[in-house]
Amino acid sequence: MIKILFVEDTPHDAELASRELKRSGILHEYQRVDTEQNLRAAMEQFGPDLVLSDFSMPHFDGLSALKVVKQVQPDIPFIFVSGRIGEEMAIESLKLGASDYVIKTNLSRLASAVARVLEHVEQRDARRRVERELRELNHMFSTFMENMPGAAFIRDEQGRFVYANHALDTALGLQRGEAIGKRLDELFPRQIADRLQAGDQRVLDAGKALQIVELVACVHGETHWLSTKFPLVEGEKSVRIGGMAIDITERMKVEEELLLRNRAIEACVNPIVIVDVQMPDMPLIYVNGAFESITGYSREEAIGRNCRFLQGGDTEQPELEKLRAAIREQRPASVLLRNYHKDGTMFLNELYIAPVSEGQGGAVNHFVGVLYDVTQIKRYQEDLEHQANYDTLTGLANRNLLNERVQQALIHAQRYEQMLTIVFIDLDNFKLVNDSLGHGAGDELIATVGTRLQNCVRAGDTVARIGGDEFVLLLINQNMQSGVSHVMQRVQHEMIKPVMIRGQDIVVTCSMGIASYPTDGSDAESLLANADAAMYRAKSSGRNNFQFYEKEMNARTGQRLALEHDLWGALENDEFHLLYQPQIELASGRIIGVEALIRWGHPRRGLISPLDFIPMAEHNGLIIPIGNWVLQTACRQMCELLASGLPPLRVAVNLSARQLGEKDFISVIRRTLDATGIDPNCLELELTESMVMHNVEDIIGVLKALNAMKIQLSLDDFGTGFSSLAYLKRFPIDRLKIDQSFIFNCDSDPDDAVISQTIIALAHNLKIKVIAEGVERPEHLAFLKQNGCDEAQGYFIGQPLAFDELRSMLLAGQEA
Ligand SMILES: Nc1nc2c(ncn2[C@@H]2O[C@H](COP(=O)(O)O[C@H]3[C@@H](O)[C@H](n4cnc5c(=O)[nH]c(N)nc54)O[C@@H]3COP(=O)(O)O)[C@@H](O)[C@H]2O)c(=O)[nH]1
Repeated sequence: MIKILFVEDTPHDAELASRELKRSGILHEYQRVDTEQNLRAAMEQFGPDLVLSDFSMPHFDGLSALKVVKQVQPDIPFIFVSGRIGEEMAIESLKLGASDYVIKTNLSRLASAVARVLEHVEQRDARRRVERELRELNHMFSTFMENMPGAAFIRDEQGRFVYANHALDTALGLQRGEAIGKRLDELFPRQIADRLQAGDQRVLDAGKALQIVELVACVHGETHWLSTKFPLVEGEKSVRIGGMAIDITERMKVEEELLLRNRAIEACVNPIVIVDVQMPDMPLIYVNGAFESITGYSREEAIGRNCRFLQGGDTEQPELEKLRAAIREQRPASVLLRNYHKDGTMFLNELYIAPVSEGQGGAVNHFVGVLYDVTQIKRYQEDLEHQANYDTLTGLANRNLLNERVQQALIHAQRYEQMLTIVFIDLDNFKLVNDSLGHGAGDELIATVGTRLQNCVRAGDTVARIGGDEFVLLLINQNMQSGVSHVMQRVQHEMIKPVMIRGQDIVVTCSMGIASYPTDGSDAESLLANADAAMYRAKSSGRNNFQFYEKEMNARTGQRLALEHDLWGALENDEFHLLYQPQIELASGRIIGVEALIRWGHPRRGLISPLDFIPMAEHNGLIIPIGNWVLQTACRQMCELLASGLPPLRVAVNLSARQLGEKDFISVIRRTLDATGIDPNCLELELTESMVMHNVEDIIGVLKALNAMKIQLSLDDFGTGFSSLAYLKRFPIDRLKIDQSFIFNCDSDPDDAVISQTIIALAHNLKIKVIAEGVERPEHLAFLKQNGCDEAQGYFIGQPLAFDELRSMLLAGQEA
């Protein structure tokens, strides 16, 4: 229903017009006014859709009404319904905005005029509505484009900007709107412009939207942009490209960093795992490559499972509770776990875990774990600990552990008033085995002794090896001396059993010294020192026995140490001299040589036997300068004999194993020969069996060199060591010296007689001469002569003489 306002002074005419319209189906309501004032009021309050106005009225007129209506509401259609008004007036009214003119006498035209006018109004309103909507849409589009964070643009085929939003201008450092109309090559360096243009072309060719990552030169330098470009269709051909682009430089940097971190984690040599602690049963969500290679489990096998599968069935591990607590309390921790490879083998895993939270102070949702396979390191540590406390050869406690055990045992013994005993054990003649059969054989013997000692003590006692052939027993709570003696006898009994080494039965004995707490010392150091002193006493009183510590033994130890101290100055102080013991040819009784024997004339202690200082000198290395002195003195004095007019005399000089082992030994001998001028044939070097049977090939080389120099060689103490006859054959030996222990009873003990006879026969078979030492009685001499021995020496033949005595004796013999 429309609203019609009649500007009409005659109500009847208004009613007639209304009826006519109703008749034509135009539903309406109407009001009528006939003054300007009422017209304005009705325009305001009634709000008509159409005004039908008479032209001339008593108090108003149609043209004025038209002006008022157009002024108040210009869009309202206005139709004159009047008598004839003349052509001029009609044109004027149409100019002023009237829509139509209907003559009252022809009211039948009114309905069509109203319908046409209303239709025009409707079309106009529709157009205006569309325009308004377009305006609104345009406004929304530009608000959207101007406020979006990325750059938006439209370019034509030549790369000219048709549209560029605020963000694009800002990014390129342009004034607002400056890009419009400019080509890419006017805004970017050529290379970049070409690349952007090529991207545009790809979109045009594809005829669809594409996402392209492009490098763009912005005011902040070159940046990476992710552009979404699409063809804008105009008619059938795409001639424009729309695009939106966002700066992804930061994102790419972050992505690159993430990629780098990811690669670093993957490249890490340690297994790294990530666990989701918010999911049920906390499954693994990531494992790196090292995890796969070290555990043997692939990612597929590991991911989704709780880490506990690495423990296999070994789930009762003390450190596991520590691990659980750390996860519960969301804190870092490190634990040592026994884990298992896929093949079931165990590895020790030093696991470090740390919580990963969502941002700072956020909830912990993951744990990262780094695994270290420390199996080798732990084994190495255990080995080191073992080496620090145990002897590698025997597996027995070493000095370190022994000290610790003695300290502990002392604390216990003090608290419970118990006794404890230290037994110091030194093998007798071990050096002989070592030197004659080699270190390998010596090691075998030591290992056997270790096992035997272990079998002699009770559980709780300690057997330690503290040096080459030195052992210590720590006996706990042996309350009676008789009990200790019993253990000592057991040791002796075990020791004496032969040991089969390298095909030879070797019998080893030992000397033992015993010191007990509290009687012989109250601390570890004094107990060990006193047991050592007691062992020395056992050794010097015949070996293969044991001695309980007595107070005066310390004095002897002190003396021994003082003697060693003095030995260092003896050579410099010219305290040594040589004695010469004559050696005779048994067939003729002629003196054919002498043996040089060293003596130490100690300024306070008097004459000291080589038995008391040679072992000491061998131990501390002084034997080298002392041995050289003996060589030079003996050779020089033999030349002095020659100078006295005596015939050349052979001198036998004793060598020690250390001298023979010296690298420059041969040159020392050569220098001595050169310096003294002695005939090499007059120099005999005495070696012992034990010296030559060790390192045989090297020794043969040295002996051959000496032999080539025409020096004579004799094998001393023959029969006491472990000679191999096969080697003996290869040694360039001139003489075998039967040890005096066999000569001593050769006339009364059939065994010694047979040994001596055998040695003589053996030597002769090998075309070697034999000399017997220790000839003390005429029976000895008779026996040797009878059995074809070549030469002899001994107190019965001649005591060792000072050089002057020897010279006098020889000169006297020459005169006789
Ligand atoms: N490396 C060196 N060793 C040396 C040197 N001088 C001696 N020695 C060795 O010391 C050991 C003891 O020697 P010594 O006390 O001199 O005894 C020798 C003789 O005095 C002794 N002997 C001689 N005749 C008899 C005898 O009839 N009965 C008896 N009971 N003893 C006697 O024997 C020793 C000689 O032994 P040997 O050398 O085996 O021929 C001794 O081992 C010496 O070798 C030295 O300068 N360097």
